[in-house]
Amino acid sequence: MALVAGRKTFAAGKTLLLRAGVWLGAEAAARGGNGARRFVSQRVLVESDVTAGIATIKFKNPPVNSLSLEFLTEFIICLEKLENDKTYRGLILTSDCPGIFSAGLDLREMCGKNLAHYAEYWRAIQETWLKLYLSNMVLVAAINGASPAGGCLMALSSDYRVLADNPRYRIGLNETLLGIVAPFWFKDVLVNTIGHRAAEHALQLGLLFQPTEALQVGMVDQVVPEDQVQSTALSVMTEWLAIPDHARQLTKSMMRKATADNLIKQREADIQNFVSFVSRDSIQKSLQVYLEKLKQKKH
Ligand SMILES: CCCCCCCCCC/C=C/CC(=O)SCCNC(=O)CCNC(=O)[C@H](O)C(C)(C)COP(=O)(O)OP(=O)(O)OC[C@H]1O[C@@H](n2cnc3c(N)ncnc32)[C@H](O)[C@@H]1OP(=O)(O)O
Repeated sequence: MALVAGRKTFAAGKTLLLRAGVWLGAEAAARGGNGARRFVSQRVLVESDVTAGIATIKFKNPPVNSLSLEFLTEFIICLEKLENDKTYRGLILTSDCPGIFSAGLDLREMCGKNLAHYAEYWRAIQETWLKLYLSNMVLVAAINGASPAGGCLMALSSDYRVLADNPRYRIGLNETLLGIVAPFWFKDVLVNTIGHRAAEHALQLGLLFQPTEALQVGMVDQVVPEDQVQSTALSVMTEWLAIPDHARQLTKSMMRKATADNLIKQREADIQNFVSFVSRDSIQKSLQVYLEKLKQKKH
């Protein structure tokens, strides 16, 4: 297995250093005789069925699949590889961590770091979202665990969402509960999904929905028994892949371009907003208190 260290070029001419060893030999990955391939990286597992043209990305950043900078770096690379490989027409997003889809942004990346770090982190968050939201592939989220905040955004950026029927698996944009504000593009994606009034209600109160509520409000498309999440995602994918790619892709782009462009045209300002917001003393204090509460929950 090869170890590769390199540089990942992001939009606006910026670069994110790909830390040595985070991407472990995808090309050297096992290739079965039945068309199944498996890419191996440390925090992102990619399984693929070449014959069907479907890849599955499993988040593997225990304990809670937080979106750390290292995770995002690997994730973006995996997405790019799949996007550029015309073998793949569909991508299922799911988790390898039992009971957690993703805990959202890694709060440790937003606490006690310097301004340059906050800027680098936010650029990676933006990049991840743009790549997901504008993907040419069909994206189905197989949500097999809790999915707050940034985890919810990843699901909302897919084309279809299947959620496991477990009351512990709550999903929503809960930023206000942390004393922070969901950025405008998180809000735009939520509005596009559940409508303005429901989004306003959910965002102000930082609502985390149980599966039946999430289905009712339109945040997810299907709720199924936990052991049927993957098979349901796969059959939804088959349905979507029956549509000619060019027609579906153009339609997706027509529906999503304005929302993505809204961020693209003000990326730098959005980064500056994030940096100045998150570095305020009051915000740092809120985030630290929240992290402390999470830690103490166990004791
Ligand atoms: C007007 C100006 C506007 C400018 C724009 C500003 C924009 C700023 C907004 C930025 C947007 C942020 C979006 C986000 O995603 S913020 C993150 C929100 N995430 C959460 O609230 C989730 C918190 N976590 C949980 O609720 C639970 O952990 C869980 C996911 C439900 C899992 O519960 P479980 O009981 O299984 O696990 P624990 O709670 O015991 O956690 C295990 C350990 O993991 C640590 N942890 C949990 N979540 C995070 C996280 N998001 N980041 C970092 N670390 C996390 C937790 O502390 C435990 O650690 P320990 O083992 O060391 O105790």
